[in-house]
Amino acid sequence: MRRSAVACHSLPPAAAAAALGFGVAPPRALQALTMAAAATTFPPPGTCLPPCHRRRRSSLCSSVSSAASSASAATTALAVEEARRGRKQLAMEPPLYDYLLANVREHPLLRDLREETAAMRGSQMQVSPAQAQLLAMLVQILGAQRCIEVGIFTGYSSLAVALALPESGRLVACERDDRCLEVAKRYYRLAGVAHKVDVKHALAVDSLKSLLESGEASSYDFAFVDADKKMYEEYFELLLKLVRVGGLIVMDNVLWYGRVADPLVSYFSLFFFCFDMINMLGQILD
Ligand SMILES: C[S@@+](CC[C@H](N)C(=O)[O-])C[C@H]1O[C@@H](n2cnc3c(N)ncnc32)[C@H](O)[C@@H]1O
Repeated sequence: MRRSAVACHSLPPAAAAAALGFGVAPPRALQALTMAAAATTFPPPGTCLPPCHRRRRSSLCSSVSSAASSASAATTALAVEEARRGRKQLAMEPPLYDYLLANVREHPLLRDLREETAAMRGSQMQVSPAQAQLLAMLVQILGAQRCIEVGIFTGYSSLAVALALPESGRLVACERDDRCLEVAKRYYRLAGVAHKVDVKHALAVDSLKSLLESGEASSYDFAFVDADKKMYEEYFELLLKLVRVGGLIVMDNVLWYGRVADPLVSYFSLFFFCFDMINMLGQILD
């Protein structure tokens, strides 16, 4: 592939963690370990049992030893599986999120914007401070001059990118909602970066196509997509044309709560697609 696609997200902390591949340790692990401990607390060999219980003891002992061995096999299998996966799961519990928040480098205006947005409908859509810092860092590492963002909302991620850009840098920011844009533009002005941000108030697909029509193919260094998921493939194709070779396209929410790996989701998508098509045909024929 000529350019990289990086998975990032704008979900609430716990969901965001899941989207990044983190998650809560499966309760099965705990169960298996508890089972093993319970099995080893059966009467130890050599315990003197009343005669009427001797027969039972031998059968108890054999069931104890088989329970213990299957539990220990389960524990071993679990350990092997954990080693294979490399313990990549980590729950984003409130203390961990607070720790990140306390240690992330967040511009005071980004903090103000986050706090103002928290009271608004859809505030969970905003990227987290740590994610915004990652985006800013990618822009700086890349030495990006020209960037695109699809899906501004109130401007948190775009403000982080605009602040990371040099004075001569430019960010084309696409958003369809004018109420969100009022907030975003106010913060661009407050932060003194309004001159770097070219807001496109329209459907993002039209804005991207018009950039191509104005001859801007292969002239962007970096793009961040965080908008309507159904359009992701189209955004990606258009951005492949707009972003130069060696540039970076970051797509948010690509793991979508793990549903990307759920085979049932594909079947249901196919079912709903057929359903929509039949409905559409029905409307045309009416
Ligand atoms: C997840 S939010 C973006 C969050 C933003 N990156 C942030 O960190 O605050 C998605 C935004 O995309 C916008 N959006 C959705 N579909 C769009 C489209 N087709 N064209 C333009 N904007 C769109 C929505 O109005 C919404 O504000």
